Amino acid sequence: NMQTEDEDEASCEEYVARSDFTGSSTDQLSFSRGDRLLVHAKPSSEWWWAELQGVIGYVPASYMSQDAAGEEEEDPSIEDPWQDEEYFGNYGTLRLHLEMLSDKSRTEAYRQVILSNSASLSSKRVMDLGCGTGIISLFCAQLARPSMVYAVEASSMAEYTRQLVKQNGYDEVVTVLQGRAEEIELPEQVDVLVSEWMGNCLLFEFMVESVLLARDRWLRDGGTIWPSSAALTFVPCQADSYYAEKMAFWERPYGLDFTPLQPLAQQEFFTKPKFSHIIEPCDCLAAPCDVISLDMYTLQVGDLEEMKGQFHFCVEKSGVFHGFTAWFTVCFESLEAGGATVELNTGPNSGPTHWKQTLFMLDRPVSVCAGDSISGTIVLQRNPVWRRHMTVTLHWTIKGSTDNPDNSQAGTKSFPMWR
Ligand SMILES: NC(=[NH2+])NCCC[C@H]1O[C@@H](n2cnc3c(N)ncnc32)[C@H](O)[C@@H]1O
Repeated sequence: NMQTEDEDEASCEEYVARSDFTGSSTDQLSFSRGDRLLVHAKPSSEWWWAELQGVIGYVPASYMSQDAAGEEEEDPSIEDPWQDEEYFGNYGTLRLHLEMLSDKSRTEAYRQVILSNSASLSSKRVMDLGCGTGIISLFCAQLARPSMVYAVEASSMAEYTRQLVKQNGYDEVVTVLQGRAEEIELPEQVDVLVSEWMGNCLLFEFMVESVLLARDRWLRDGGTIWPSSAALTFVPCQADSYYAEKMAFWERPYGLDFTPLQPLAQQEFFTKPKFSHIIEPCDCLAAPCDVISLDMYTLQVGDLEEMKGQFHFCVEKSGVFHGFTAWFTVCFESLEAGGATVELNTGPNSGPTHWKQTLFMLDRPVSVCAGDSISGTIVLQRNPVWRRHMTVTLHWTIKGSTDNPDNSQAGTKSFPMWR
């Protein structure tokens, strides 16, 4: 039921954009921080239907704030842009620590790092940033003879970590400090800075920023940082079951045609990346490619605002290109020159981890043939307002192999993680 112009105006609400936004498809509006938008409808909690200077389109609801009198608690300048209350609140409970400790690939990789460097760790000073239950610090005390391990933990778990250190008889070696690594004071610099900071898609949560700040402040010149390097890996993939479950489902449920719901399904299920996706090696359509590589000795906090990478894939087998899957690998260089590097690879050809992989679904799948190429760029744009979040923008071009050159098409899509 179309409302008349003035009624429509009446039911609209004016919002102010909290930061810049670049629409990633024709039906999304682009706007700048401070723009006043007229919101006509709120079809979902994530995307609203709004107007700016006569143009109408979808806008991300998380970027909309009411003017001064509006919902203050939503306003990041009031609410903490790091959402630390929620973040450290979560880490104050056992759920996440149990998940991480139960992840054998992850935890045994760190144990292997300590074990293979145990001789070199003698008399060294170590900082364990974001120690959680203290597992890495306890490995240091159990498997090596460091002079001191400073186990830093901001959440309320720290008081239990202190008990675990005492319970295992390591309170002479491990000192637990409760507080944010950016704010605590160590009595001295350290020789080794170790942390398990990797989030989904490597960077989500942006705990890496805390590691870089601690590196610059507490790691002595010539000290070692673990992990020493990190790489984000991408691969074009099939995702038949996910596509069937979320999109094909609407073709003929119970003998009925529900396809008018497919645009909604695309918006609701394929707009954000799918965390905790498990990709089978056979779903990979090409050889994976490292799109972003980080050197933890030279990486700067400013570099985290926008990271770019390129990819060029040669399709190895014909199939349906549903999207891209991402995972990461981190490396731990040896304390002794020429010593063996330990690697933690969270990809489909390595042991399963609690990170699993991350799936980025295209709006529409594309059939591809062996010999086709998929080239393009990836941009990780850190959210200017919500500092633990980012947006992943992909641009790709598919070129048919020589025997079907006409199959050439380009696409682009931005995936918020999460705001
Ligand atoms: N790999 C991850 N994605 N998360 C696993 C490590 C996260 C642990 O580090 C703690 N933590 C995170 N950031 C900080 C910080 N800046 N200072 C102290 N502890 C922290 C957090 O409370 C949790 O116990």
